[in-house]
Amino acid sequence: MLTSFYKMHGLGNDFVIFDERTGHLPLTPVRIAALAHRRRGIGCDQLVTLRPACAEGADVFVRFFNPDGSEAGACGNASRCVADLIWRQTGNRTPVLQTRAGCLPANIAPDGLVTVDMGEPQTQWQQIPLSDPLDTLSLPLVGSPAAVSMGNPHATFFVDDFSMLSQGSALEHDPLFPDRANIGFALVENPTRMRLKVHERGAGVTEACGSGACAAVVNAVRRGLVERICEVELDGGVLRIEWAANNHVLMTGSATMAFEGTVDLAAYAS
Ligand SMILES: N[C@H](CCC[C@H](N)C(=O)O)C(=O)O
Repeated sequence: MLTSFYKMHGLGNDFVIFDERTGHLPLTPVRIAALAHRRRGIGCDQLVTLRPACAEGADVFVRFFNPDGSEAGACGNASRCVADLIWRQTGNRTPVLQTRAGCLPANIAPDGLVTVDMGEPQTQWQQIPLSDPLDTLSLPLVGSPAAVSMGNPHATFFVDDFSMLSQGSALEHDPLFPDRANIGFALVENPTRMRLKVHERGAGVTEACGSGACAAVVNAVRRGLVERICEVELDGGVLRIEWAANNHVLMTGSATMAFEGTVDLAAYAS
């Protein structure tokens, strides 16, 4: 039996999206990893599932899974893609996405750009989480990164070049991060623009990372390096991030429908 899926991307950060709103699918961590495999599977940075929302006012419950089968509490680029998909299906330009990190209101503008309210950043060590009660503005690692959670853990290194990118995997698994972490390398160009590359937890280096961009701007503002509205240039394109006065972080960027397909899930390891 064939199962339909959507293939979408946000600035080249790509996703396979399964709609489980009419019935749950047998998506085990092993099968998720097999489906996400670039050669033996469909291939994606994250696999996303949609289920009926249970939160008041939400339109859909969204979960995000990395290619290693681990689950992420947040995924900014995929959230924009799901918001865009809901709009395509229903005409609703203001869908609300329920996620494990909370409900995220979205808005699809007439020009097609999607804004998602990614909620409030969490800056306490227990919320990241870290293994010890440390100052999250400057961690005791080479490069003194800042840490924040956007519903998923992020450490941001402020750099003059991207030579540290190769250390992403070791940093992801540093004992300081009991749940591992997404590792961002930010090069601040001026108070309203930065370049960013991210080694994603459970996925490796991606073309873009929405929650990573939110984390980088929050950490840069905390350090006094950028203003609260900042453009973030990733390999796959530019996101506009605003850490608003109400403490919510707004992320605006494109969402792209690449193709729809079908797959025989039984053909993949369970
Ligand atoms: N690509 C996603 C981030 C995935 C985060 C995931 N790697 C994790 O384990 O937290 C984004 O656009 O925010």
